[in-house]
Amino acid sequence: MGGQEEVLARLRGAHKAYGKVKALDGVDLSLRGGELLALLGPNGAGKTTAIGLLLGLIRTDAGEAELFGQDPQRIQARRGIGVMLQTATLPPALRVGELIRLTASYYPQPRTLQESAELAGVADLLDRPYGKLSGGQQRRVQFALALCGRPRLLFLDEPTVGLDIQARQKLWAAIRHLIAEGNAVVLTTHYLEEAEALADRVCVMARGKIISEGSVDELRAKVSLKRVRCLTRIDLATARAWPEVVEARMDGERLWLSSDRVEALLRRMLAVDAELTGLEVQAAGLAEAFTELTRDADDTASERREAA
Ligand SMILES: Nc1ncnc2c1ncn2[C@@H]1O[C@H](COP(=O)(O)OP(=O)(O)OP(=O)(O)O)[C@@H](O)[C@H]1O
Repeated sequence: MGGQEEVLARLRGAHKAYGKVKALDGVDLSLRGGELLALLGPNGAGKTTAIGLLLGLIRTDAGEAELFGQDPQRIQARRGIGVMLQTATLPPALRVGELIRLTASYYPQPRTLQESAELAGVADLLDRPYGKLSGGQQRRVQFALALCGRPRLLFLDEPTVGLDIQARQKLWAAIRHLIAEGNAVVLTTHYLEEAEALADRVCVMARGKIISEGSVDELRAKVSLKRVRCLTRIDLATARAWPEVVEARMDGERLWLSSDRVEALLRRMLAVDAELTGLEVQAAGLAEAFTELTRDADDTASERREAA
């Protein structure tokens, strides 16, 4: 990302409270053409609230939300977006083709029915009533509805929940195609491998704030954890008790450890079992980075509460 692309959507110092709950507590976020931003965070972190503000579904208490430089509640701004939310209520009796045609008719320059159907992998479902489809098929139809208007910006809230592996891969490929066309995508997901596979930029949210932002590699680099795997006679309980070990489990026959002091751990392992084989040491994945970052945010929040 050169950072030269136009900002399509932005939150500036956005605050939103529900009673005493600070759903968003001063969030700055901007999204440019051609990028995929993954919004990650534990349940209740504020992801849906942030998306709701950008979609104009709710209003900020303080700060600003902008869509294409306009108020997100303006209809012109909304014509540039496509949305796939976690729950969708669509008329069950309408056929898939009718649903796509109807949705496309709200947009100034929609894709053809065939193009939308092929991108979303629903070309063989066009004559079927929506209500008779399986959960995964309905999810793909919702994706077709999100992209059929040729939106410059797509909001996909947990898009691959309930999809089988093949359908998920197909949807990932379609998302990559949309990005390559110069569109932007905001994706929320609890599948970290999805963010790892697709995202240019990841924002990790916790307790209404963005606690970390950067590329997948930058986030991984922020945490000191490394993964170690090997075949060894060291047993799980012994490894788990070592101070260098953050997490220990068995991965089939192999011992799997994560550690924040990997050199010390390796010295200890070799001292106990000089015969160990198949040793692998890797940087932490996004999953471990995410766990560590959100745990740090929780620790800081409870330290602040204790100090108050
Ligand atoms: N309409 C509402 N009324 C009251 N509280 C709300 C409302 N919407 C959100 N909240 C609260 O605001 C906080 C942030 O919620 P939000 O739905 O944005 O989180 P999230 O990160 O999307 O979570 P999840 O991963 O579970 O979807 C939560 O504590 C939630 O209970």
